[in-house]
Amino acid sequence: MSSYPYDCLNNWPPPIELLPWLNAKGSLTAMLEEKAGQPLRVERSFEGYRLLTLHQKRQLGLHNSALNRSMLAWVREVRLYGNDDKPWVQAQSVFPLASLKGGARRLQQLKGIPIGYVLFKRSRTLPNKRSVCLTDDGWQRQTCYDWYRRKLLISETFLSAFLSSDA
Ligand SMILES: C=C(O[C@@H]1C=C(C(=O)O)C=C[C@H]1O)C(=O)O
Repeated sequence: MSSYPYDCLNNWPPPIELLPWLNAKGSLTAMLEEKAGQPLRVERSFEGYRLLTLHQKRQLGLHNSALNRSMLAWVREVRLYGNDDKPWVQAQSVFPLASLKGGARRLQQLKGIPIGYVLFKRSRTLPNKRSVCLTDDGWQRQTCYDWYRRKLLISETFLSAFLSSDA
């Protein structure tokens, strides 16, 4: 079950039209493609290894000595386009190396394929913990997914073009 603690209460509430998106339990890719009426276009701005930050380690549920250990992750930063020339969502996905075992290694070779196609291939929802906050770029949801016992951290920011799109 996803708990749903709103962070940044001082910016509360998000716009009502965003709530179904911030609170979506299944694949955001599927929802965006339905709204766009066409496949999502994924524009990658970064893919590579980075050290996990302390905040990311905590979001991934690490405790005590693990918090003080340097840990590498595979990071992917993208912009997601629906059916116009401005991006609708800016996303960062963080895969701790421990989560990239076996078949999960393909998450490093997705190129323009949305992660959602892989993550939600076999189940419409995944156990997760989620928080929501307002950032300089827009309302953001940060979700720690449990994907068959592999932890993945995905943050998605809904950009102004998404709110103004009439799709
Ligand atoms: C996690 C999902 O995949 C989406 C696709 C992403 C990508 O391709 O990098 C990143 C974040 C998500 O919005 C999803 O569909 O829910």
